[in-house]
Amino acid sequence: MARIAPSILAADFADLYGDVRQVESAEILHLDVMDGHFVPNISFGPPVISSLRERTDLYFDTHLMIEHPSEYVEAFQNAGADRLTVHVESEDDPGAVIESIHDHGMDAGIALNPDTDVGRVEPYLDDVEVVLVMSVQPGFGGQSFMPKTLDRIERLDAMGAAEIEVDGGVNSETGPKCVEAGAETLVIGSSLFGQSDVARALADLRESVGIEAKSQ
Ligand SMILES: O=C(CO)[C@@H](O)[C@H](O)COP(=O)(O)O
Ligand SMILES: [Fe+2]
Repeated sequence: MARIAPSILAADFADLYGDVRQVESAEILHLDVMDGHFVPNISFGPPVISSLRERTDLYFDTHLMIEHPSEYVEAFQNAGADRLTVHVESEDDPGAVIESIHDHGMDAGIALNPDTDVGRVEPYLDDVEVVLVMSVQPGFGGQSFMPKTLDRIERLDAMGAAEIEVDGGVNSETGPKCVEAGAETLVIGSSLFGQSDVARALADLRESVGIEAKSQ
């Protein structure tokens, strides 16, 4: 069953909870953490996540676009993250970070950039709860979906990935194609928080992807 994970990168940071409360029915919230090194952008870190944790029970799906995720596992646990997804291209040993994330009681994911061979995540497939497939270059919202992602999703599905999450340029046109290729979780930023009526946009996106409202 597909689901939508709203990405707050496109939200109004001056009224962050005001935006988040409009997507409470999604049950999962995508949090893009960027350090200005792994990607050429800086977003937010544990303090923002910790503040949101006080306001919502949404599952915090935390996408770490940072060079050294191993140094921050405890900080994100303390902030209230439910899942930490680390990039296979980060500077740290993915296997060791995944183990540390589990030791800290969180779910773990492995992410890969659009130009990274899907074979690089194969050694971790049995150890992670999710594989996050970037469908744009990481670092910024509002980019166009890269069509080659669909083949990559199919390959990861055939390799036995437990859950496939697709991230970047997902909308009412590209979302259904991702689900057909085998994706379960659709990260959606600007097609949701960029809209004037966020709750309406979420309902419309669900409909386009064929998700029953009550299942979200
Ligand atoms: O990780 C990232 C970007 O690096 C994403 O999670 C974006 O936040 C998705 O935004 P849209 O492409 O949906 O605008
Ligand atoms: Fe993301």
